[in-house]
Amino acid sequence: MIKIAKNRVSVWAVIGAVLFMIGQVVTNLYLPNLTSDLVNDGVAKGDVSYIWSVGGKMLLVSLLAVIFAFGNVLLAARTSQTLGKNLRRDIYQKVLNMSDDEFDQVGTSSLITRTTNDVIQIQNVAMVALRMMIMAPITLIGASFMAYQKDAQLTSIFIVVIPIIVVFIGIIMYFAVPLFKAMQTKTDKLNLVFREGLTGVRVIRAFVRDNFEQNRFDGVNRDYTNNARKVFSIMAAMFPVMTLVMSGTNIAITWFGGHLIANQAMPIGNMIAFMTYAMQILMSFMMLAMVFVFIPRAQASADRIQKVFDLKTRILEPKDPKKFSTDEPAQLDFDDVVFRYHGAEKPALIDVHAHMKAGQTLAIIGGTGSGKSTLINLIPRFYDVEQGAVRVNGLNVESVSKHDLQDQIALVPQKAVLFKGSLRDNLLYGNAQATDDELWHALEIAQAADFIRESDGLDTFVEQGGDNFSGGQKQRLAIARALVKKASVYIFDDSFSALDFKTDALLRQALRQDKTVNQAIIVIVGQRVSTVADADQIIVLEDGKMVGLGTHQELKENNEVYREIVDSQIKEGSASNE
Ligand SMILES: Nc1ncnc2c1ncn2[C@@H]1O[C@H](COP(=O)(O)OP(=O)(O)OP(=O)(O)O)[C@@H](O)[C@H]1O
Repeated sequence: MIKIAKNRVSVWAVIGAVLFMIGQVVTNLYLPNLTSDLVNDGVAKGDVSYIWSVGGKMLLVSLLAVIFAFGNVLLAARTSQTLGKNLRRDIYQKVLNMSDDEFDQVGTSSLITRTTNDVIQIQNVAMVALRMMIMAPITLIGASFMAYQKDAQLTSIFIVVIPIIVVFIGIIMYFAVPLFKAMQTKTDKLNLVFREGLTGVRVIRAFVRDNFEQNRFDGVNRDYTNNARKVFSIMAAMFPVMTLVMSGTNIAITWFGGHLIANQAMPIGNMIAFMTYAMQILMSFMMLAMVFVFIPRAQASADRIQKVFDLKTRILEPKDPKKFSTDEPAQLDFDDVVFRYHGAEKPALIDVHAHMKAGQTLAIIGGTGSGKSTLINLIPRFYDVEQGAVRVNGLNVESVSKHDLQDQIALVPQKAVLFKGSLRDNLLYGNAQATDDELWHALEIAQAADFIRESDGLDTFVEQGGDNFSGGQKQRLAIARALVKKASVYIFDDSFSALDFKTDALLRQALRQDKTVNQAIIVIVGQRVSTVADADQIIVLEDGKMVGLGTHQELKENNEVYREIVDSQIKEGSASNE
């Protein structure tokens, strides 16, 4: 937990909170002492002026206690909120830099729980640490000393009371701590099922699995609630038992103190002060119990967050990054690339090679799971090759900074992602400096201008996930966004399969006619032969192996696998025409 807080809170705020708390405890300890003076030397002797002077002092000390408490709460709250803010910032930053591989190790739902619920646990415990954790031990020592000062004989009551409390708190901790720790993983499960239900709501309805999903959610919800109920039932026992112990202690003090007063062995003011100190001692134990229960849960949260920070980024920045030369023409090379997913037995790509120049189009075709997306993911360095090299504009992608590399690449992923906001904001994502004319130009090439013009133009509102557009429209907008960016390599990962044949053809034609794109390299992953047929080079993948490289004509003549794909699509076409 200390590791998590380190460098994320102001040391001065922590020191300030501690000092204020010490001030608060000292004033709290001094007040009962003044009360006993007031009773012994003022009330008992009828000395009104003494009562006024001690009363005034008490008022002043109380005022000081309030100021110290206020200062402490203010700084503790600031510190815990700043800690939470910085943790959320750092987790988000880490997540943005994660490779897909690392992302899968934690999972989206768990990452959300860690950024929200786990951070809140740490925030809470930081607050508790800067208040109760400081207050309890100082009060315990101070109040014990002061009580002993007031009457040494009466302190023997604690020989009976304290072991009772310690045993009781021990029992509570034994049962509550594991349950408290389990709360976080149960929250994770709850979020996971809830999130899956939300994202898959259409599939659930289509398969009429509402009841099944409801039961699944009820299961995890019940599990979470039962755990929480148990924890809070155990904790609920703490307050009545502590109240009972406090009342018992008060009765014992009054009983034994009464005898001492009757025997004139102790002034009455001392007994009143002693009672207050006894309560402070017992309250300190209660605070310590709370601290000991809270800390393990927060520690579990801290470990979960630290695990995210400790995930090793396998995609490392080069020590001495090279720079792309601005006047170099675009170039893309796959030099005998071999790639394997982390922990996978066999490589996902074997000996892939291709060399593309400015203005050329490279297409990648193959069955599902043949490695097409994997290959293009190597260009922006989402993963690193095991053997061989990927070069952009003549430089190995591992020798330039990730930022510079990704700046050269415009990618349209297989699943189009749009952000909530205006269409203009979405398009400017590719290039914040682009003018409206440039945005419209990109929309024209992407064959999206017509339906956007019919809507609210660049101000068209995009709902979360682009849900107010059809699959094909979403794809075209994602293509337009990529085109707004001036890049050396434009990658379209199966982006044309959601388009009808005519739009697909028009789009690819418009792409080649654009003077910026014409200077770049286009990489198209496609399922349809018609999409890839015009490409300068086509890579044919089968089970991760490159089984063909050439133009459509060459492959049709010499490549078995490609011919099979062509034939199957001709049959499919004629079957659908029948
Ligand atoms: N993150 C991953 N971790 C481990 N294996 C993966 C991962 N992503 C893909 N694979 C595996 O790598 C192989 C190639 O997957 P890839 O997504 O590149 O295929 P694809 O040709 O693009 O398929 P599709 O046309 O269906 O999108 C598959 O066997 C897949 O199971």
